[in-house]
Amino acid sequence: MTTSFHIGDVVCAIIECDGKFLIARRPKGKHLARKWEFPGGKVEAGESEAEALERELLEELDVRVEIVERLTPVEHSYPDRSLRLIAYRCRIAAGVPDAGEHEELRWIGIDKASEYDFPEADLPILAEYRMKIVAATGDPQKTV
Ligand SMILES: Nc1nc2c([nH]c(=O)n2[C@@H]2O[C@H](COP(=O)(O)OP(=O)(O)OP(=O)(O)O)[C@@H](O)[C@H]2O)c(=O)[nH]1
Repeated sequence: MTTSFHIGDVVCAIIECDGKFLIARRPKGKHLARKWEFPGGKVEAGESEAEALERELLEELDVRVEIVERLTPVEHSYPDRSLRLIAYRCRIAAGVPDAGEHEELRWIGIDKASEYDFPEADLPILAEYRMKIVAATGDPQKTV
């Protein structure tokens, strides 16, 4: 039997630009290798969510962002670990995203999200995000 441990809070960013948002492909060898995700990572002890997001986005993409909105946290258990995933809608304040450790970066519209293999924990986040976009624009193909 595998034991599942709680890794704690993970923050991630839905970075919006020109009607699209940024997704990143996890590299081989990591948990959920080759899945598409939102850039981010674990909140370290003593850090706020916003501080963790700022640190992770600088480390991973070399960008600074401004936060637009916090989405509903998602508790999820994978076979080997559980976590709480907290997504923030953001805009770039400085820099151009650099793939760094990620295999690839891609800007997509919400209407294309179903074509990408996301981790299970991201699915409720994508659903909430899509509802917000539709409520704001009346159009599932646009971001605001
Ligand atoms: N960054 C990120 N992690 C996610 C997402 N969805 C999801 O289940 N996770 C999981 O959250 C956990 C933490 O992510 P991470 O591996 O990027 O965090 P990290 O950089 O702090 O960890 P590391 O130092 O072990 O590499 C991983 O188990 C990852 O699979 C997502 O959209 N973005």
